[in-house]
Amino acid sequence: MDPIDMQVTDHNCEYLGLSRLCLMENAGKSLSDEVATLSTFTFSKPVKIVIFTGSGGNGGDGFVAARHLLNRGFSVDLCLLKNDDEIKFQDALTNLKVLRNLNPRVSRLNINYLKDSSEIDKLDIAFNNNFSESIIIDGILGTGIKGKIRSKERRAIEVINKSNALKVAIDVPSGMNPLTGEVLDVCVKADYTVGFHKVKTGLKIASEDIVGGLITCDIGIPLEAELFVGDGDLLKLKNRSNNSHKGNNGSLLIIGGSKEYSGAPGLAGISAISSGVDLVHVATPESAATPIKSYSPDLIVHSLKGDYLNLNNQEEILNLVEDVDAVLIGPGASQNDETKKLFNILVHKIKKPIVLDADALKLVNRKLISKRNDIILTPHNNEFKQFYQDIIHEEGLTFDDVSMRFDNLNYKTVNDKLTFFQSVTNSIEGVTVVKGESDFIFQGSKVKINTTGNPGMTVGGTGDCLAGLTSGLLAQGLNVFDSASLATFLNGKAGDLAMDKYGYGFAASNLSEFIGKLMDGV
Ligand SMILES: NC(=O)C1=CN([C@@H]2O[C@H](COP(=O)(O)OP(=O)(O)OC[C@H]3O[C@@H](n4cnc5c(N)ncnc54)[C@H](O)[C@@H]3O)[C@@H](O)[C@H]2O)[C@@H](O)CC1
Ligand SMILES: [K+]
Repeated sequence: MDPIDMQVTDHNCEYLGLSRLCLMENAGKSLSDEVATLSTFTFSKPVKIVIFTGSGGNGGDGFVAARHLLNRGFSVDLCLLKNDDEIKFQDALTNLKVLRNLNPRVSRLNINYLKDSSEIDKLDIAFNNNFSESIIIDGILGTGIKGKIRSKERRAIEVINKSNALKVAIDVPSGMNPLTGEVLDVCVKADYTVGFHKVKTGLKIASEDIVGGLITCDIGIPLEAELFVGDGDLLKLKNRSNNSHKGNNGSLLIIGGSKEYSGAPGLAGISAISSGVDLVHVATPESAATPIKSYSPDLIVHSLKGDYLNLNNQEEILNLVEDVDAVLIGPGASQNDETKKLFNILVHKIKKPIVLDADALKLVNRKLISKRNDIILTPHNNEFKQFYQDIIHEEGLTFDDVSMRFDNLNYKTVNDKLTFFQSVTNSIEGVTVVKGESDFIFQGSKVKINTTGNPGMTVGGTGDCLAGLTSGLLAQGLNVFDSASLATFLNGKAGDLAMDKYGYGFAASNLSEFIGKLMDGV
């Protein structure tokens, strides 16, 4: 599992009500169980445990393990590289404070704060004298490691490596990149690494010299925490750089609108802007251009000849595509033969990530896009059935099998439904978002479920907002699967906030006012 996915899951547990303090407790407890077992197998008598801790969650696991190991009768020396003020991970600090509060102390715990490298040097001497029958636990750095190892941590890692104690790393050996397994500078050479939930990607690649024996412990994270989209998914969005310029945070082209419909591309455009994209262009027939311009001064509207999008607009649209990062095709386009021809040519010629929504789903030929992994479709149930009708028949499925009504279903039927949907959506390499009471996001073997939203969202235009958000995130560089997943979450959550503020009377145009704040969520 990638460390970022682990962090997302971690946050999403919190969103489901499972606190990180609880996960840390489970991690520290499992670690202490493993260390006790290793101690029994490796040594003939009880040994001293030395735990090095840093400023993050990795150290927090060490504090919890210390408490459990004391209860098992071990003598524990804590070696803190950071004092209380420097520990930014609140749950880690909470667990350290529990240990500090054991005063006067009857258990065999020593808490040593290592102020500077000279204090670590003293440990070096102690380790050289008599540490062959000890266990050192490395809780200095885990999945939160960034950049070059700082000097104090570096020195501690060197001292740990020099000692002849049995070394157990928490989650990842400190110094190793948990994603790539690379070691840029120094790294703890562990005899064992005790990881949590799922093996981090880097540990599978790194050399055994560093990782040692790999033990993975379950810490009670439910399957759904990985499956459900939550505000943790916001962590995947790159932080905006302080010195970024206009356009650095993405630009989007929306191709849609028609004589009858000008609201849809406008709503999609405003939603895209609320997701943080810098520039939104709208290419639309002249009959829709003026209403869209007057709807919002934030959209750059390009007026194209005709009442409906048509083949004569092709060149102008392809020129606009050159300057953007992603394209949304479909909102408000209406259905006619000319627009159909144009859309099928565009999906063939545009080599940038595309979102297909609304009328585009009825006009674009599935076979033309089936090999593209940079495309997102956002159908509701009926559009889904229409778009995939040949596949549904080929698979011997019925429309009922792919009906999105999940109410009163038990886990088996939910799993069967997901299998049905997967077998259909697997016919394309891109992402399919099936909108409904819960939204389902499919790409190959990957599935995500979004549970935000409410019945008020059946009001016209919320689908346009979702398409706008999805393409806005895509334009900011998020991959297709993550853009689609996060957009469903944000759109539904904005609907829930709109419901709180306006009751069932809210309109699709109310959603965008909530998105900006939601994006600050983690
Ligand atoms: N679901 C999970 O993944 C869980 C994670 N837990 C633990 O939490 C860890 C992640 O916690 P954090 O995100 O706080 O990350 P870390 O524990 O890796 O700590 C990050 C901190 O280390 C410091 N740091 C980063 N790079 C450094 C460098 N190059 N040199 C010196 N100091 C550096 C920074 O000040 C940062 O605050 C996991 O590895 C795991 O041990 C567990 O508590 C339970 C659940
Ligand atoms: K570690």
